Amino acid sequence: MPVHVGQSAEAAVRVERLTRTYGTGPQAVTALAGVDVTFHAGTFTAVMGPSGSGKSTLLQTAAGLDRATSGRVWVGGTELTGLSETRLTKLRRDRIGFVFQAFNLVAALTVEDNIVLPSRLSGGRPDHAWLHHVIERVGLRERLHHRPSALSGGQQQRVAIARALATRPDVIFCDEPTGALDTETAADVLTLLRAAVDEHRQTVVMVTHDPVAASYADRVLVLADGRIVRDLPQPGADRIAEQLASLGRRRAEVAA
Ligand SMILES: Nc1ncnc2c1ncn2[C@@H]1O[C@H](COP(=O)(O)OP(=O)(O)OP(=O)(O)O)[C@@H](O)[C@H]1O
Repeated sequence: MPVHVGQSAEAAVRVERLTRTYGTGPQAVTALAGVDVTFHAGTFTAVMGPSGSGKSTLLQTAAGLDRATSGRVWVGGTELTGLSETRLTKLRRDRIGFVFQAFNLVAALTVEDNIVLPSRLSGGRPDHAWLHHVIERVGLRERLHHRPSALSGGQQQRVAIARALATRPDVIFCDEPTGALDTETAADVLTLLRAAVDEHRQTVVMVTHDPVAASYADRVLVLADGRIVRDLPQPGADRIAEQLASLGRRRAEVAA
């Protein structure tokens, strides 16, 4: 199959006919209603959509934090379906990084220990040259011996990004990474994620409600009712906002 210039054929993550239902019987909620998508290596994708449309569920199932009800998930060449918990945990530690809105740092550990924690848990030797690069890149050299509580929100999120980058994961999943940050600090964090893609060919998949944050991505997926309803290559913030508004109008018409 021909590969277009600038388009990688390598799938970092792929999901096929993915469904996730919470609960059973009349109370059952369908969070994902059959999603097919490939996230190519070295690309940055934003996942958007109304509240409850399934964004976090897609992220969690694609990252192996949650099991799909049906369908298949691959991270690189490894299929997650059917993997034991032990192998799934190892795959997450070795190949995947996570960044969450609430930072999720360990309060009792210093910045440095937070950053190296996943490498220690993987049992591998930390790559000191790489860690040095990551710490410089996120601008935390002066803060390594502080505890997270002594840092601003933006600095804490930079620690979380350094921690996600430390093991050199193939894929970084981010759930509202800028949700708790002011505009300027959010821009710093998004620039770091963009650099992970451009400089190190990592793959970023980021859930966000913010069209400006999404405009840092190469591609914007819009979910509604557990399905992908838009797949937009490199839209600007205005086009993203327009698409979300038109989707909102259509849903209001259907509901009326
Ligand atoms: N653990 C759970 N138990 C039951 N229902 C759940 C659970 N997690 C999510 N849901 C439901 O699944 C649907 C999708 O939730 P999800 O969190 O993926 O949406 P989202 O698009 O990320 O929403 P938001 O933008 O508000 O974070 C929602 O209806 C939600 O209430």
